[in-house]
This record gives sequence, structure tokens and C-alpha cells, in this order.
Amino acid sequence: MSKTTWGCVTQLIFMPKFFPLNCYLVEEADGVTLIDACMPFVAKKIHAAIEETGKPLKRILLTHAHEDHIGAVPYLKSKFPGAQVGISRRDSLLLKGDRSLLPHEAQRAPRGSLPKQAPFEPDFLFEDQERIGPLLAIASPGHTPGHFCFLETASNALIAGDAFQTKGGLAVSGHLRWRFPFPALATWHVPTALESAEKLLRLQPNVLAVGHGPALIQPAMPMSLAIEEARRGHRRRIG
Ligand SMILES: O=c1ccn([C@@H]2O[C@@H]3COP(=O)(O)O[C@H]3[C@H]2O)c(=O)[nH]1
Repeated sequence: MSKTTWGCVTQLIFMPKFFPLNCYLVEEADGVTLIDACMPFVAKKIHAAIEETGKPLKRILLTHAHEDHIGAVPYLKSKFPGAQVGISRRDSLLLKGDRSLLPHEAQRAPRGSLPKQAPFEPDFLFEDQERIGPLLAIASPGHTPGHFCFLETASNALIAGDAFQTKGGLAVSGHLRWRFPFPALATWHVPTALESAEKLLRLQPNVLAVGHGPALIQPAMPMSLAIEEARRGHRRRIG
């Protein structure tokens, strides 16, 4: 595992060459928030990184319900019983194995590796623009119907989950990068992901920190190029 830190945000990086998995620690004076929880086999390393802060785990926030973002939750909950686990109200349905779509959503089946039944019960559900400790929850549907990003407002670092990937080259969710195709293959609805990417660009983050691949500093220009490329790719595919 390696680490990169910007202000109070630390990126924990696993398997960067083979199948990068990132999760994030956001420190406050009295505790730590973990964003995403990778897979069960890295749970002990995440636990050790939290212990190194010398602070308790206050909460775990999940960007979405894919299994490679939630895997360490049961282990970490057993180590920090006071930690509150939150996921968006929308992806809480996917978390418990319910893949049905809401009437206003694109009627396309969610993709990727999703639980067949609830691996744990979330403690709270959040909605767009909710403040959760040092973070602002931002709805960014597309990768999954209830995908969320989190903006650490002091440093303006955007923890973007799989709304973008950087492994294999920066790309909007759903735009295939052959050197790392998995997030695109697991994307629910590309036009929705594109709208979310534009919304995230309007935030003008200082850091773009994703679920798979290295972070980008001052990412506005590459984000806008990636959005344009994804738009062109999508137009070509739909003719
Ligand atoms: O052991 C694994 C690890 C990952 N995957 C898929 O790859 C996808 C990468 O993007 P994502 O993180 O949103 O979703 C992931 C999963 O759907 C998988 O099927 N089995």
C-alpha cells in the first residue's frame, strides 16, 4: 500500500499497476472519515492506516455499491463499532440486491459487480448537497444510478469515486480505456455519467481523486478534454 496526502485528505493506494483500488481518509480533529472500502483482502491494511492517525473512525462513506468499493466495511465495522456507514438513498437499494429502476431513470440494468444480498446494513442514507462532517455529498449518477462524489470543502479536493477513472488515461465513467476497461464495462448509463461529469467540472476542484488510478492536481483542463472525448465517442456509438 502507498499513500498520498493533500491537506486533511490521504489517498490509500492498493495494487496500482495491476488493478488499482483507492480509498480515502479525511481527518478532522476528533476522528477520521473513510471514503470507500475497496475489497476484503485490503481491510487489515485500511485498518492499520486508520490506527496510524491515532484517531477513531467516525464514519464510512460509500461512493457507490460496487463490490470493490464496499468490501472492507464489515471488517472495519467490527473494529470500530461506533463508525457510521453511509451510502446514497438510491444506491442503498443496489446494496441490498434490488436492481429495479426508478420511473424517472434511464431504463437500463445496472452493471458491474453488485451484492446479491445486503453484506451489511448502512447506518444512514444521504442525498444530494448534504453536508457530512468536512464533506459535501454531490450526486453524480451514471456509473451507478446512485453514485455520489464528496467534496472536501477546505482544500477543494473532489473524491470522485468512479465518476472518472485515471488508470489507463483520464476518462469519464463509461468511456472505454483499453488499458483498464473495467470501470467502463461496469457503468450503468453513459449520457447520465456525462451530465454528472460536467456538473463536477463546474465545481473547479483543485484535486480530482478517483477510485481507480492516480489523482490529478488542477484537473479542470484534462477533465474538460475527457468530457469532450467521451461526448464524441458516445455520439459515434449512437450514430
Ligand atoms: O474482482 C473484481 C473487481 C472488480 N470488478 C468489476 O470491475 C469494475 C471496476 O469499476 P467499479 O469499481 O465500479 O466496478 C468494478 C466491478 O464491477 C469485478 O467484477 N471483480
